[in-house]
Amino acid sequence: MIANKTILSLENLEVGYKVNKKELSILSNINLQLHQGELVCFMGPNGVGKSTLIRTICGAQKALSGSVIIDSENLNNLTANDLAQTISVVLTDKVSSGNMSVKDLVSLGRYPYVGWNIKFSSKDVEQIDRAIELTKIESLVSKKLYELSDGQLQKVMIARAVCQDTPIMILDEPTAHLDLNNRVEVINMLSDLAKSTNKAILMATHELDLALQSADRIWLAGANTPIIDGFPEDLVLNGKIDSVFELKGFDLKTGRLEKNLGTGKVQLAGEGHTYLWTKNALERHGYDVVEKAEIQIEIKEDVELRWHVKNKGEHIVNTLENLIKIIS
Ligand SMILES: Nc1ncnc2c1ncn2[C@@H]1O[C@H](COP(=O)(O)OP(=O)(O)OP(=O)(O)O)[C@@H](O)[C@H]1O
Repeated sequence: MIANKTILSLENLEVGYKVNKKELSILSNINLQLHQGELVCFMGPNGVGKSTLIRTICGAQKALSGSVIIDSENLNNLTANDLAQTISVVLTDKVSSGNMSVKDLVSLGRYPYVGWNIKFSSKDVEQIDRAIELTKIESLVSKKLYELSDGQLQKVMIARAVCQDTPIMILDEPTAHLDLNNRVEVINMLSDLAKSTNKAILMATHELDLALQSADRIWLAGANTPIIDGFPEDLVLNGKIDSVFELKGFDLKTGRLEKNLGTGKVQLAGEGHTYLWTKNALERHGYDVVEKAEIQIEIKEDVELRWHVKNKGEHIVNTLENLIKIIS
């Protein structure tokens, strides 16, 4: 399903800074829309202006020109409380109140909704528990912030934003401190959240592989060109990703690292993940896996995993390390 209702519009927007009373334009000619129910990854090389645009969209810095329109209303006309009920933000800044508990920090997400007496309603309590559950941080709730690793703190900051329950969520490099499992988990969680709650989620990221697999759209910022917006796959096929990142050693046709296959050719018989990992080891050592070659390798998986090599006599080995030694 392709999401449609526009919730955020950037119109002729120019973002940047005022340095010594002079304007320093970082990104200009920005005309983009964010739609409900979609996860958009905002990508581009270091220093191109991703954080600058994100800070402008969430009102943390002023635009140099143009407009940010949120649900038909100009950002400049929204009160701080309206904005807090519309956009939740996870930035990369460090939290200063390390003595606060995880649960208290997540609960801060409800502050735009509570009155002067700061009394949580049953809906607030429900949202706090839901955010903790969705982000899988149950085991951390009673810890103090200073007791958390950078990765755990990152998930807690995302939980606070989820708890704020806004139609737009904006995150600046939310996977920066996470290990592989947590990176995949966080991106999948954001992608599911966009679908299940119809939120529009914009995240700046450098994770090209995960963005290509999970984003509904990519906003691609390159130096001196307007930001390009498209399906991840279209941006691969039309060469835009390649031209912005000038990828070296990453094969966009397969989504994998390019290998220098100059060592020789081998024929490989086998199937499933054993075949794929064998091919990976062979290619990493410069062997091109082809249909017919003098060196023939057969994967045997009956009693135990073995590789049967037919060339220069016959050999059976039980590790890929030994396989590479035999054929070299
Ligand atoms: N307060 C500031 N005043 C002046 N220039 C700034 C300021 N903050 C950032 N810049 C400049 O703005 C440009 C864009 O920075 P920004 O942090 O937005 O890039 P980015 O795409 O988020 O980079 P990265 O991928 O490394 O996080 C950089 O050239 C940076 O030096």
